[in-house]
Amino acid sequence: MATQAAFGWRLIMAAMKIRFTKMQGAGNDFVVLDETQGRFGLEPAHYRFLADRHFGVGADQILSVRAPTPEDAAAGIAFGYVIHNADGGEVENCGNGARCFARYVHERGLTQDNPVRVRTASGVLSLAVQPDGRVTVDMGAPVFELARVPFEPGARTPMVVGSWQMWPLDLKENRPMAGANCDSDALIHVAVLSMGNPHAVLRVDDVARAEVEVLGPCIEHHPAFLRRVNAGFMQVVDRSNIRLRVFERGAGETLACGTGACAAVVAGIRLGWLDSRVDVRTRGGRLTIEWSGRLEDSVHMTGPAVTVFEGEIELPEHPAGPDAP
Ligand SMILES: N[C@H](CCC[C@H](N)C(=O)O)C(=O)O
Repeated sequence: MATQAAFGWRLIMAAMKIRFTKMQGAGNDFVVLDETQGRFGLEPAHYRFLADRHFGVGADQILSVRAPTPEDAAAGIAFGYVIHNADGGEVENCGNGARCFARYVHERGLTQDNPVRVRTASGVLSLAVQPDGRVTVDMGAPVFELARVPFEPGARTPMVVGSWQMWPLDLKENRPMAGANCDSDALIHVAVLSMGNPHAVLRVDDVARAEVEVLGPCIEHHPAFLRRVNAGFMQVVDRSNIRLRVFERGAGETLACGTGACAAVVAGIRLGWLDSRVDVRTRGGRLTIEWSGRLEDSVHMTGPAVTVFEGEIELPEHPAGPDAP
């Protein structure tokens, strides 16, 4: 009852009904909207409402499938999509969402293309649905240029590890909106890279004991990451197996993060800990990541994507957002 009382959603305008599909990829869950015939004109507050697990449908991200531009259609790019985090912010890339997109457009007969190509905020992805229903995604090449993550090194000095580096983060430098206990004296070191979206990867001895819920927000909101960051906690089991937990930017800890799995494996390969094909065990399922180690080569990810249910929901025209407690 406390939750109900503390966070109400005041619906202040006439509602509009929309249909949606609930999907999940390794437990990372999505509300998928078909905007191929026209856009719903949703605002960030609508995405927050749809993602809300008490007052909406509940999801880590919202995936809106859209028609291609004429230029893209002429180039064989069959769709576009945009993805918003549970906090309403638009994101550049989403690996588990990409796999769910591929199954979605096939299951609804929106295309027979296989692989299917799609325009996203971080570029064009190619997705192949395998006979067993898993999906293989060409995620493009990782990005290491710090300014493109974006990460501001400032006066920090990296620690050299293998043929690469890890950056020190003083969590006490955190912005107050982290809202978590970030005054730990422990200096952590993270690998910094982008998979179209920003990632910070740290190595831990045991993911089950990692303080993801405390350190996660402190890393996400650290001022060195100019657009916040996804924080990956990686346990190296052996050179072809890791366990991973990710505190996602704009969503909190999810059961799996596809771009996070790619970022962790790429970091592990560059730091000398992993071989070129790695099984990533997440709390929601297993993802397989392959990367040659050549900086310009694409990362490939294979994993599950499942439709959970279809539904319809009334959306307020302008959700007022959660009531003050
Ligand atoms: N939270 C991420 C977006 C979703 C990524 C994740 N769900 C995936 O599967 O890659 C970000 O803000 O960059």
